[in-house]
Amino acid sequence: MDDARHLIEQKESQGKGLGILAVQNIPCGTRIIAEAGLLRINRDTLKVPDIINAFKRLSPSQKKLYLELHEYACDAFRRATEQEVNQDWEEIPKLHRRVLGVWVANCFDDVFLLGSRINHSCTPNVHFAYNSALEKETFHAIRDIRAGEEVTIMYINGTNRTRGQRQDELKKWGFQCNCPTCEDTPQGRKKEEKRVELFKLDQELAKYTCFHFEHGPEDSWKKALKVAQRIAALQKSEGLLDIELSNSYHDAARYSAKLGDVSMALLWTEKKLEVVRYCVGVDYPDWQSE
Ligand SMILES: C[S@@+](CC[C@H](N)C(=O)[O-])C[C@H]1O[C@@H](n2cnc3c(N)ncnc32)[C@H](O)[C@@H]1O
Repeated sequence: MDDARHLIEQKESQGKGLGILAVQNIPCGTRIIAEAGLLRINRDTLKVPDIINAFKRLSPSQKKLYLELHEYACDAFRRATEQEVNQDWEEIPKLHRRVLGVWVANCFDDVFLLGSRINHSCTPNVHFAYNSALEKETFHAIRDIRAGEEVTIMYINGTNRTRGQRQDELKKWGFQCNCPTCEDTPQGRKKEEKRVELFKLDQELAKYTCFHFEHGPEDSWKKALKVAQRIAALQKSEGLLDIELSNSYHDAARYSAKLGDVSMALLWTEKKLEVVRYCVGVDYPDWQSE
């Protein structure tokens, strides 16, 4: 077994259906799951019949397990499907609707019998990525996880987003997130203030990546470096230890290099590589180029 799934169990998670919980302490960087996807469809050219046909290719036992997964087809997905197949959702055969509903609720690059049982948090403790050398999706602990704690991933892209933006995207999965950052409590609101700041800083940094800035005065690079450092510090203090933290370190390294500060550029790069290492593992094929 090339993962550490003995450290987790599948269990009811209050208000979320099934979830994955740690049965023992899990150190940061542990590859908890390495799992091949069930359907193996090319997502770039994906069409509705591809999903149905991929399901048909499964063995009888795989089909049974697939159909036991959580099902949720949001309105937007139903409407898009109707348009594509030129048929009302209710007219689509019941089994096909179920196959599609399971696919859209569980697809993170692909559908996984174990990985797809992981629930969402806006401050996740696990990062998932496709490792093309292993031909498997890997799920790594991005901080130490205590025994009994729920294992979580982030369903949406981007930690540096406001509650409204996050909840909007999560509608696809049909639930309202109540994680510590989303909960309407004094602590939750405080955490949310930091997300709003991160969102604004992200927008500010985007200004610095345009052509004029790239060839602009040194003063702008100093400002950009300050913003990148602030983003990284906020992400770290808020427990946002995902691959996006490595991007912030990457930015800081880039601006330090532009300013001719080689030792700081190296330091930020080392920090970046540490994050990449615990998020995807050293056998990640693109690791060297990260
Ligand atoms: C990929 S499945 C996760 C596993 C699922 N809980 C199950 O029972 O199989 C996604 C579904 O889990 C539930 N879910 C995931 N994260 C949640 C959260 N933070 N709060 C409430 N429900 C959540 C939602 O119903 C969502 O559509």
